[in-house]
Amino acid sequence: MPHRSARAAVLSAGSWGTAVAKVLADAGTDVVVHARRAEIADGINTEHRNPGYFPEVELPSTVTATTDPAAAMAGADILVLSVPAQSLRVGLGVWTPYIEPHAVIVTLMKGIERGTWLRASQIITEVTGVGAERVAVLSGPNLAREIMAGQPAAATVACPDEDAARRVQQACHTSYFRPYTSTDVTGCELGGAVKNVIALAVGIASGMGLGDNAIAMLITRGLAETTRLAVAMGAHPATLAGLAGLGDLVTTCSSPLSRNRTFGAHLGRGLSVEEATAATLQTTEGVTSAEGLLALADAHDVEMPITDVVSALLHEKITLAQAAAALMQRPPRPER
Ligand SMILES: NC(=O)c1ccc[n+]([C@@H]2O[C@H](COP(=O)([O-])OP(=O)(O)OC[C@H]3O[C@@H](n4cnc5c(N)ncnc54)[C@H](O)[C@@H]3O)[C@@H](O)[C@H]2O)c1
Ligand SMILES: O=P(O)(O)OC[C@H](O)CO
Repeated sequence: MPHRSARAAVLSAGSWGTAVAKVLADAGTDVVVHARRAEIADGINTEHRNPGYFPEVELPSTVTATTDPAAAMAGADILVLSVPAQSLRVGLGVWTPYIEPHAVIVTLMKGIERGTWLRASQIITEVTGVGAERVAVLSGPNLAREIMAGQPAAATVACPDEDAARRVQQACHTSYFRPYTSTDVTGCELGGAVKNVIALAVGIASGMGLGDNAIAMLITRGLAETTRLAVAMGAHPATLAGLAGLGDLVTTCSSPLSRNRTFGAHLGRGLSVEEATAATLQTTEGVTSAEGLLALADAHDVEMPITDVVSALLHEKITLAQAAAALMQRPPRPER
């Protein structure tokens, strides 16, 4: 597919969908965004801004928007899906008839579906019938607000078909956004999902007033349990040391822009899960994915002590003091 003619549809116009629409347009790709709310579509078309998420940032004029998903998807070579993981299946029920037969579907989602414990790429192939070789994942240390500001960032585009991964790479490569390719879809998706839970743990520790040593311990042991799960599920260990693993873990655990870290900090300061949820207006995938990741860990006979403790806190089965004790008083063991 010649780069000049690439056309992308982005569903939908939330934080990350909007930022990726800007990246694609800055890379020379024509972009149509699907927004559920007419005022957001109108804002993008008339003011070149998304009034719901980034009213202060001007979008390229090659980004247009519509409230009609079929219109957004017509002629799209690349279909980018960016909704909360729990909304994906319902969304695909509507969107599937409009997927172009040649389109590569790119998931931006970093969550696990409740009940099925499936990753987004698995839900996409299951619901749409599209082959895995046409489903890619874009993941990495990518805080939407920084990318909207044109700050430098890198990411991984993973797809079993390397040629499809390269087409997506080309469609989103800009002076400030550097995508690498990979074939490890499982590793990229699990890296993205587990780092949200570890960021919750780091936020909790920070909210409790614990120090940088504790935070470094959570990040490092968090990477160890992420890697254990991902490798048990078929991922390559190097992926978890890369942008979609360590890279994303570091950015999410470090940044006050992270919703997951911020949600954890609310809990660490003593807010209930209900109060923290009320204080969080946007998608916080770790909260809805922790239980599913634990189910996957059980199914693959893998220990995930940090995820276990975060899940218990989210279900209000243990107190903050019990959570800290549960991690620190585990039996001594070799580091691996
Ligand atoms: N925000 C970031 O910095 C960032 C970066 C990388 C990855 N992600 C991932 O991207 C995904 C989306 O996150 P976000 O930050 O954009 O969330 P968000 O809350 O900002 O936006 C989600 C959007 O999805 C829309 N939506 C929900 N259900 C829908 C449905 N059924 N049909 C159509 N639209 C629907 C909402 O209206 C909203 O516009 C998450 O999995 C997140 O982990 C986010
Ligand atoms: O705001 P968060 O916690 O959903 O994290 C955003 C991105 O995933 C960081 O790469």
